[in-house]
Parts: sequence; C-alpha cells; structure tokens
Amino acid sequence: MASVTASHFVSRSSYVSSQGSETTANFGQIGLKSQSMTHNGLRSLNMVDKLQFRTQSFAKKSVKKAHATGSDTYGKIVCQQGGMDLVFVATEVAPWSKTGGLGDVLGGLPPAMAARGHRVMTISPRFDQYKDAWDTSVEVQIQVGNRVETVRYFHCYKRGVDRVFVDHPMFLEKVWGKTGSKIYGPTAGEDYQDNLLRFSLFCLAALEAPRVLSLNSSKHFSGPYGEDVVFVANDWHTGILPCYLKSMYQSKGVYMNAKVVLCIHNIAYQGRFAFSDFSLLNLPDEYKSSFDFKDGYNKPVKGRKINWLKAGVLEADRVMTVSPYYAQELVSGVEKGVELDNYLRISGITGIVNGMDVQEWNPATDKYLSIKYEITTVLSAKPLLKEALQAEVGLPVDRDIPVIGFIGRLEEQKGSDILAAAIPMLAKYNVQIVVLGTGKKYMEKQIAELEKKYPDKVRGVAKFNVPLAHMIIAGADFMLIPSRFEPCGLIQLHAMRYGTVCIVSSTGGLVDTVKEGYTGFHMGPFNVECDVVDQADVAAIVKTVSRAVAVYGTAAFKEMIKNCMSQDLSWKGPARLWEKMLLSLNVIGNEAGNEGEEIAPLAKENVATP
Ligand SMILES: Nc1ncnc2c1ncn2[C@@H]1O[C@H](COP(=O)(O)OP(=O)(O)O[C@H]2O[C@H](CO)[C@@H](O)[C@H](O)[C@H]2O)[C@@H](O)[C@H]1O
Repeated sequence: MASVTASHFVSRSSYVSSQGSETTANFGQIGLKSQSMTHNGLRSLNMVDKLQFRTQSFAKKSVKKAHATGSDTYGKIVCQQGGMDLVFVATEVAPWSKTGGLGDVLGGLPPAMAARGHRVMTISPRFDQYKDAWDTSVEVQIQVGNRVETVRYFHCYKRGVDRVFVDHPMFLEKVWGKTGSKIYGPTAGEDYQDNLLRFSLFCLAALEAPRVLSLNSSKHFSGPYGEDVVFVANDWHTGILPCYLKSMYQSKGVYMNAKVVLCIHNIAYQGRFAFSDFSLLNLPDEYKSSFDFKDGYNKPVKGRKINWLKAGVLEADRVMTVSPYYAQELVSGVEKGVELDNYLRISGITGIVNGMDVQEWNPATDKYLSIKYEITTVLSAKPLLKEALQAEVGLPVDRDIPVIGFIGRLEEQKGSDILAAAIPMLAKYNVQIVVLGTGKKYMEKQIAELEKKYPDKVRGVAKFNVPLAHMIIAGADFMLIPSRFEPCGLIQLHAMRYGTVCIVSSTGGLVDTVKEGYTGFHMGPFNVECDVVDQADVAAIVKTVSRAVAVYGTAAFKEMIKNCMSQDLSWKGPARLWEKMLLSLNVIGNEAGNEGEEIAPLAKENVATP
C-alpha cells in the first residue's frame, strides 16, 4: 500500500471547506453598537422578548427544581427523573434536511436520548418551509461579521424531541428546499462564499435558543431549557460554538455550567478559511491561536489560515467521533487525522458507534417495499424483492443472479472510483451491480459509461432517490462499501437490518460493525490517497466479491443473513453510551435516565420532507 500524506485529503476543495475573503466586502461597517449590547449574552432582544426572557428565567429555576423533585411550578408531577438538558446543534437533521449520514444521526440519536427521559432539542437551519414547523415568533438579533442580523425560530415536537429551526435568508433563500444538493454550496463540492458567516450566525442563534425559547411541548417539561445544558456540536460548522460560549456568555457569568461536546462525523471537512477572516468571527484575540493553522496548500488562500474544526477540538469540553476504530485512526498519524491528529492527541477522542433509525429502516413495515419481511420470512421475500429491483432499474429479471448494491456520494471517500475501476473485472462473474449515488460529475459519467458497456450487468442511477435506496438495500444480496475511509457508515447498518450481506473495506466503523465471515466480508484497508486508484484495492474488491459470490446461496450464506438480521442496530445501545459519556462531564443536576421506548416513534409520518 502506497504511503500517503495529508495533502491527499486537503488539496481537494470538496473535502475542506474553503472560502476566500471576498465576503467581507459585502458588509458595511456596523456593529460596535450592537456588539456592546451583547454583554451578558442577551443580544438585542426586542421588548416582547425581553419580557418573555425574564419570565422564562424564572420558570427555568422552577423547572430545574421539578427535575429534582418530580413536581412542576404548579405542583403537578412533571418528571420522575432528573435527566439532562441536551441541545444538539447541526447543519443537517433528517428528515428535514439531509445530504448524508450527519442528517441521519441528528434524526435518530436525539429521539433515543429523549426516550431515556432527557429533555432534548436539536437546532438546525430552516432550509425550507417545513410544513410541520411552526413560527415561534421569537426573534433575536445577532451580530455576524460587521452587521446585525435578525433570526427567527421555528419549532415542532417530534418523537420526544424539540426540533428547532433557525430562520434567516442565508439559509432559506439560498437553498429553497433543495437540501440534498444546496446546503453547503451551489453544486456538489463547491462552497458558498459566505459559509463562514452563515455558520457563525447559526452557532450564535443556537446558543440563544435554550434561553429565549419557552417550549412546552411535553407534559414532562416546560419553559426554556435555561443554562445548565450540554451542547452537542457536530462537525466543523459548529466548531466555533465553544468559543462563542466562553467568550460571549461564560465570561459574563451566563451558561456557567454549560458544556460543549464536539462530535466529528468526518474529519476531511474542517472549515479552513483565510487567516484574515478571523476578524469576521467577532472573537477576542485570545482565540486566534486555537484557530491558527498552517498547511502547505493554496486554498482558499496561500499560507496561514483559520481552521474551525481545530478550534472546536481545542475548545470543546469533550471530543467524540462515531466509532471507536475511527477514533484510533484519527490519532494514528497525519494521513488519517488529516493534520489534526496532534490536536486530537491533546484533547483525547472517544468513539461511540452510530445506531440506525429502525423505524425508517424496517423491512417489516417499509412503505417502499412491495413485500414486507422479517427474519423468519427473509429467505422467501428477498428473491421477490430482488426481482422487483431488477425490473425497476431495467436489468434482466433473474432471482438466481447475485445482485451487488452500492449507495453513497460519488466521491473519493466512498471509493466509487475504485468500484468503477473494478467493474470491468466484476462483469466477468455472474453478477449484477446497481449503483445509486450523486456527486462528482466525472464519477457520475464513469458509472453511466459502464452501464452502456455492460447493459445486462450494470445500472447507475445518478439521483438522490430514497425509495430506490430502500429497494436496493432490500433487493440486493450484497452491499459493497469500498470506502477509503469511513468514520462509521450507515449503509452497512441498514443493509444488515435487511439481511443484505456487506462487503466492506476495513476502515473506521466498518471494522466495528461488520464481522468477517459472520455478517460480511472484509477487503482489508484501502489506500487513503484520493488522487489515485490503487490497483491493489481494485484487486481486493474483485477477490473479495468472488469469495462472497462463492458462498452465495449456500447454508453458510443463509446463516450470515440471519446473523445480520438478529442484531440490535438501533440507537438504544449507543444512547446508553452517550449518556454515560455526557454524565462524565459532571454538569450540575445531570442524572442518568431510564431505559425507555421512543415517544410516538411513528409520528414523523406527517413531517414535510423537502
Ligand atoms: N443517492 C442517494 N439516494 C438516497 N439516499 C442516499 C444517497 N446517497 C446516500 N444516501 C443516504 O445517505 C446516508 C449516507 O450515510 P453514510 O453513513 O454513508 O454517510 P456520510 O458519508 O454522508 O456521513 C458521515 O457521517 C456519518 C454519520 O456519523 C458516518 O456514518 C459516515 O461514516 C460519515 O462519512 C444513508 O442514509 C444513505 O442511504
């Protein structure tokens, strides 16, 4: 395996968010006045909000007491247990917004924490007019860059979680519901020029929400979340949140007990910007060193930069990631730690493997499948679902041909280029291959060309298509996951729940979740260098697929299907571990929850998916 350097990750703009400093030109010189109004962290609220805030501050004290005593302000039982107040902050939250696994995690982990009795909020941008999220009428003014912006909060309560959406034209007008492709930039792999300001505004709005919103969605909790919360920040877009918490609130005596956990879902995206952009962040100079970053690349500008994820790693109270093996990889060296390995060794990092949404992905109730099944009926249902899949994508319908599926973003991380290089060799076997993914245009073209070349063997669908994703997960015999690196991976979890055996590269969460010969087949670690397709990896795909196909249809294969389906892959286990980690932060008043079931797990049926 060729040795690699971090340059192979960061030289590609799609992996490291990069903006120039042009954005500053768009903003006038305002701000000092409103900046001075930010003392004590309450930023320029209008009169109604000020009044509301005072009322809420009072209410919060009562609520905290209620947590402890089991009675609310009026003496009614509101909560049997203490629990915690958790605020998850992320740019994606499924099903409202999703480009990939980040959205899935924010969709699934918060309800699992709520099921344990904790009070849980998620905050994400309002990218569309979500029909189930109501206008709270609460507005807050926030200084971002050199100007003051007004954000408004929308809200709904689903599966026991307060889903809060930050409304501002920087989100809604840019994206207009095209969440799959436009959250971060006009096209895949391209960033909006003002992402630094967009996510700065978002983090500041998120920090206000627990104090200004009085949410009474649940009979167990009422009033604002208040100050004794744990913020769970996710990925680089929220790396700045602990800095704002300390500099704008804790320095003024607000949020003194609050903590920040930063969860890394993918270290390849770091939020690197020109060093001069630091002035747009409205942070005191003492934070400069946490952001300061030098690399050898010319994007977004030559030389010194700021790095949001680095700042998050250094300033958060705890750094997490989405699988134990990925945590080890991140500190193993510069290649896999993508130049943050040193800082992660200082901060320490803990991995908890992701769960999956077992309601959304349930073969017994899946609305996208013509036949529902479970472990006792899988062997008779799967051949029929395979035929339905073959018919849907226009491949020869034949239940005896093993079908291999691939779902994911078409980019280097996911190894879709390695797969494309392997397909001519795989086509020599009696197999069919169905690829579903969007991403880099040249990779979409690659797959389309292979389809033309092997019309009876290969289908490539360059769309973000949820129904088809479900049909592939159910109808394929194998899912191929040839990732160069994979922090956790959700595809293999979905596949195993549907009795679809996985063929995976041995990296990140794929190592933690797929057992060789028991629930899948391992191909070994792949070369993480993104600019080349290593022929050794192509050979590993071909060799392992041939090994898997040889087992197809045997008693051992049927056993593997059952092994896959008998696992508990839900968020329950991970939620227990998250709780343990959160309790170790020692936030005053935080207590363990109970093992419980999700509140109205199917309630998301009426959610507006964009
Ligand atoms: N064309 C398409 N049509 C329909 N659905 C599609 C699709 N392409 C992808 N999806 C869906 O998007 C999700 C992708 O999940 P991954 O875990 O592979 O995500 P991703 O790499 O984005 O996430 C990052 O964060 C997650 C969460 O922590 C980590 O698991 C992961 O390793 C890390 O890279 C799955 O639900 C999949 O079905």
